[in-house]
Amino acid sequence: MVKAVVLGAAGGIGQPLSLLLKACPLVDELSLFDVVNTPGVTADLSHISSIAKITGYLPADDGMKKTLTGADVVVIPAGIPRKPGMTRDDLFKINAGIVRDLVQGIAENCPKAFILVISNPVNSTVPIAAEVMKKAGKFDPKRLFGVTTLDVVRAETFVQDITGEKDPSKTVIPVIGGHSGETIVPLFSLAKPKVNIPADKLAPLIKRVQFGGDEVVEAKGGAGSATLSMAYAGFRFAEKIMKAMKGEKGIVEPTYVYLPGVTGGDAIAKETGVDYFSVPVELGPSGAEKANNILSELDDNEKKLLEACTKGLKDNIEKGVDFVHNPPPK
Ligand SMILES: NC(=O)c1ccc[n+]([C@@H]2O[C@H](COP(=O)([O-])OP(=O)(O)OC[C@H]3O[C@@H](n4cnc5c(N)ncnc54)[C@H](O)[C@@H]3O)[C@@H](O)[C@H]2O)c1
Ligand SMILES: O=C(O)C[C@H](O)C(=O)O
Repeated sequence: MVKAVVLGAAGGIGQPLSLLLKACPLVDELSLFDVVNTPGVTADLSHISSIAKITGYLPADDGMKKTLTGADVVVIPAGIPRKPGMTRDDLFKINAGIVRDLVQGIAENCPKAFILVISNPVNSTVPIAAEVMKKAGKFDPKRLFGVTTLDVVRAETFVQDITGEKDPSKTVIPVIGGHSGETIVPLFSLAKPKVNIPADKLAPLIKRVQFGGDEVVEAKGGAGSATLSMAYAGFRFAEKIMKAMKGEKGIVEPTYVYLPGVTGGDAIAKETGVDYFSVPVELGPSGAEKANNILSELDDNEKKLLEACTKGLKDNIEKGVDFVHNPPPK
């Protein structure tokens, strides 16, 4: 039996993500939570003739507790999205508190659930989630994931313009680091199968992956950021987590984790100088079972990208950790 939960389920990501989870045969029960419109979204999805039994709650009448009790997988796309001209860090002021309070709910009601954080800035919201769980004495680093799958999906898609591969998902491209601008490091040199990218096309390709989010924010002209591609990516990652939970072997996916708490992560933390980092992680029934250290395989250009990445990440991580221990006055 798998109970999946979406926190922020009535939003631009929340709705299509909930649809994909409702239609997924791996989900036995789906519970939705949002501060607005959850009853409507739940009623709508409840007419779909799939296996998952669905419930949905607003905060009133212990709604969060009812949503989270018994949850195995909790996906969090709650929070405000960017508008043109904003950075993801500009979202911190509002989203940090939202993520902190939702994760507190997880600590109280389903501390063993796998937590998948989508809310931006991911580089900081994942450390916030970890500190909240630590404070509650419930932190299991193997069960906390920053969802960076959209960067992987973008790398697969954009490289297709160059390779002409008909099915973009057939090319596996690791993307490491964090989830914003220069902290996103796509590793095209490690693509499997190998891809040949002409020298003049590589830099623009890397930049497009790093700033793919801006492309959507600009195109939406103030109406938000990526929602549909994110729902696809979030579902893809959640599905892998559920398959791994059920014992499927050989599932490896880049995700932003607390390195010192994952086997193999210590060496990566030492090498990069950061405790939170996205690397290909082997997933299993207990969650993040092994962080794969591929840093020695990077080419010279990717090593330079990595330097810029870790510089930016350090501040983002500290900001998240500090927020939980020294919250700003209300
Ligand atoms: N990780 C990624 O790759 C990635 C990709 C795209 C977007 N995002 C981020 O995801 C977040 C959501 O984006 P969106 O486009 O769905 O935004 P949205 O505004 O459309 O939806 C957010 C939803 O969260 C709800 N919400 C707000 N506070 C809440 C709370 N305390 N409890 C429960 N629900 C709450 C809102 O009511 C709303 O329905 C943003 O922070 C965005 O930057 C991350
Ligand atoms: O760009 C954003 O703000 C949303 C998201 O992080 C993305 O990469 O699309």
